[in-house]
Amino acid sequence: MAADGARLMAVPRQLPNAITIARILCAPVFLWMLLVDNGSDGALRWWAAALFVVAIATDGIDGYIARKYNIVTDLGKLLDPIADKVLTGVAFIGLSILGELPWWVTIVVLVREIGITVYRFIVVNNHVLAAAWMGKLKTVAQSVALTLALAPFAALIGDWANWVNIVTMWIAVALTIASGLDYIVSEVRGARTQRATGKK
Ligand SMILES: O=P(O)(O)OC[C@H](O)CO
Repeated sequence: MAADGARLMAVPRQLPNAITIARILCAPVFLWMLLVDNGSDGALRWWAAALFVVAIATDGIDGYIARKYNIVTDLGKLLDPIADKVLTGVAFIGLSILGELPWWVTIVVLVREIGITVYRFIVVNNHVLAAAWMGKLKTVAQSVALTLALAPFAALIGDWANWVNIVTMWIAVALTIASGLDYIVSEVRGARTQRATGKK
């Protein structure tokens, strides 16, 4: 008991949210590095890729601390999933600004991510639209594809790195669309079942 109390006192209540906000603030910094580098393979491009990897890889640390020390807040529940989408969304936008990724890819991804997030908030008082396994896989696929696209590996290991980038990006985009459709289908089915059973 005393040990628990000491642990609770040792962790500031706002630490998880501070970590989440720090992750979100990495987004404009790595976008700036990316754009200043302007598509060259310079050191800033590697720093931009490294910052993206650190920010995206620390997903879960904030939530883990909040749960472990029982300091989960509504703000944290709101901010945590948004942090991932800000990081990946900014990376997609940066690559399109540089002309390294077609704008239609970025627009399709943003429409899916913003659409599902907004829908999740709209229905929150009715039911929780939990992250599905395909959505989680999509986030991993996007993170891998963006890391490979941001880090100029082709300068180190040759052109075949570009082919790996293209294949991983296609997989990420396909999973982004498929997981979005998966949510829509499950919501439509759920609504039909509710109507059929008369449940609210
Ligand atoms: O399917 P989404 O957009 O809710 O994303 C899933 C989460 O990123 C999983 O952590």
